[in-house]
Amino acid sequence: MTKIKLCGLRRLEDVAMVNRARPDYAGFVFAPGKRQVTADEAEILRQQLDPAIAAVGVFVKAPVEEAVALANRGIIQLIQLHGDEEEAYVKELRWRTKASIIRVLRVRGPESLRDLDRYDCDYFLLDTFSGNAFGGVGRTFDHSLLRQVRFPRPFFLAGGLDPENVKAAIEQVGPYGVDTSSGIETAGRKDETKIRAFVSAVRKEEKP
Ligand SMILES: O=C(O)c1ccccc1N[C@@H]1O[C@H](COP(=O)(O)O)[C@@H](O)[C@H]1O
Repeated sequence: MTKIKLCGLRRLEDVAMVNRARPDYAGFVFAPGKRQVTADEAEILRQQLDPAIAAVGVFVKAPVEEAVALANRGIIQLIQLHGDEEEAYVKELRWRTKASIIRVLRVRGPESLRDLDRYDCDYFLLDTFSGNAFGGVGRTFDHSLLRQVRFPRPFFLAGGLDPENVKAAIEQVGPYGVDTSSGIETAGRKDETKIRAFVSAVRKEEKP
């Protein structure tokens, strides 16, 4: 079954909606922007999140200490590196935490998808290249670029996925998981109708 990650939870209401929808992963954004949460806010949200849902921290060039502290306090179980971080950064994370690492590739063209063996990560996540915005902008990229690519690790597909386009994207790309943030929001807030529609679009007609 395709895994589901719902990202950008900020409020206790968001957590309640996500608990009801039962995705596999939920994301807290620690990068500056409209979805950013502090460590203390994330701790409260994690306490209310269903323990069966793994929490992912999303970082853009954050100090290593920040990601390590959140992981070692049990607030997040996975670290999503969304800022083209260097491999030395990952090496330090590996030394200092047991959290799984998601390496984000921001896809501009075929060159973004070369030499994937050089990355030390547990998962890849493919997102649309959006310059200095880094992520969470709700734009898709050309999925046909993935056709000939051999991924050495499981990958999540992200970037502009929503309840209407996710099923076709899964059929075309066959990812390990799908990830969305903007696509389950209305007027900048998580929307339970869209969350439910997204989850049922992914799980509908999938064989276990
Ligand atoms: O959501 C954000 O604000 C964000 C900020 C900085 C880096 C990543 C961010 N979100 C991630 O972006 C992708 C795609 O999101 P969308 O569905 O296109 O809105 C997703 O992995 C989010 O975790």
